[in-house]
Amino acid sequence: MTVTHVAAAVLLREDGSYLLGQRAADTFYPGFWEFPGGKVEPGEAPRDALIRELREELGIEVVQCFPWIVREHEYEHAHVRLHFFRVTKWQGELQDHVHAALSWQTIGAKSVAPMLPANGPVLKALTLPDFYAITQAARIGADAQLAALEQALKHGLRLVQIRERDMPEPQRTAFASEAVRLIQGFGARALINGDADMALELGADGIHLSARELMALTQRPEFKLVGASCHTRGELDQAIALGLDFAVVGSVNATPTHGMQEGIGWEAFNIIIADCPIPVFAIGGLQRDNMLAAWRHGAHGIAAIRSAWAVDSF
Ligand SMILES: Nc1nc2c([nH]c(=O)n2[C@H]2C[C@H](O)[C@@H](COP(=O)(O)OP(=O)(O)OP(=O)(O)O)O2)c(=O)[nH]1
Repeated sequence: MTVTHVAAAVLLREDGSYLLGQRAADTFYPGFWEFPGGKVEPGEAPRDALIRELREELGIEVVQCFPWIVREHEYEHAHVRLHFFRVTKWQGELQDHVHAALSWQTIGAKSVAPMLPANGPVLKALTLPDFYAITQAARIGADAQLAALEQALKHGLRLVQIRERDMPEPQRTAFASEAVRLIQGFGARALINGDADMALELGADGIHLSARELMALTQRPEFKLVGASCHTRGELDQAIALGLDFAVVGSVNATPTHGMQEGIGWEAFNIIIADCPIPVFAIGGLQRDNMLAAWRHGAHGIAAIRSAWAVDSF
């Protein structure tokens, strides 16, 4: 079956809500909900198709949009390749021309159903925040890290990796236990680096795998949320094949955390993650100020160790 390319828009409002449209009666899957968009025409770039479809379907002009994830799905009627974009600015009032209804939805609390079958993983990807902080208690001390963690959570941090490979036991478990309690107390999610047993014991939300651990696995670990660090497309393909929720790719810039290695730069980052079906965080000498660059190069967001805990970065 030939592949039908589709451009689909996640229109995001400042309050974090996103738009869904209900498919009209005369289409495949009538009554199902989808992201606005439509087929890419021959010779057309997906971004141009997105801009055209939003003009035709919703009467709006896209002002700012970023490439996000690309997912494939085989329906009875078509094999589709969906190019998702996050649309963060547009002009004009919504005037729907094709859907049975439109609805603004809260991320993680969808109130309409059913969704088109291809879109389940897309909704899960949307629940990931754009900033992923990684702890460094072994370097700055457990108390200082817990204090910085609390500050960051107060300022809206939603996803944290507890990565304390160099901390001796029993301090490591004691720190991780305290950190998970704090993180979850703020309604944020905590992932434990590498140690599945510890993640289970502490009731963490999931685990984060090193590239080496990732490459040794044959199936997805049984946690709600599983991410992995990748440096090559081969590693990223393994994360995709195992059905992981997200990957972290870098180092984009040189970073002292990994022995001052050279950064690969945004262009190489963009090539590694091309057409990736799972969200990717960029890492390596990055801070929140780099978010626009990250989005322009296809990243879901930024992961950071040092800059995550700097008070002036909130
Ligand atoms: N717009 C959109 N399409 C999606 C999503 N998820 C998903 O699987 N699709 C599929 C459904 C369709 O097979 C295809 C979109 O094509 P479309 O909406 O332009 O066209 P269609 O199949 O309704 O039919 P038509 O244009 O030939 O009348 O992509 C989504 O979130 N948004």
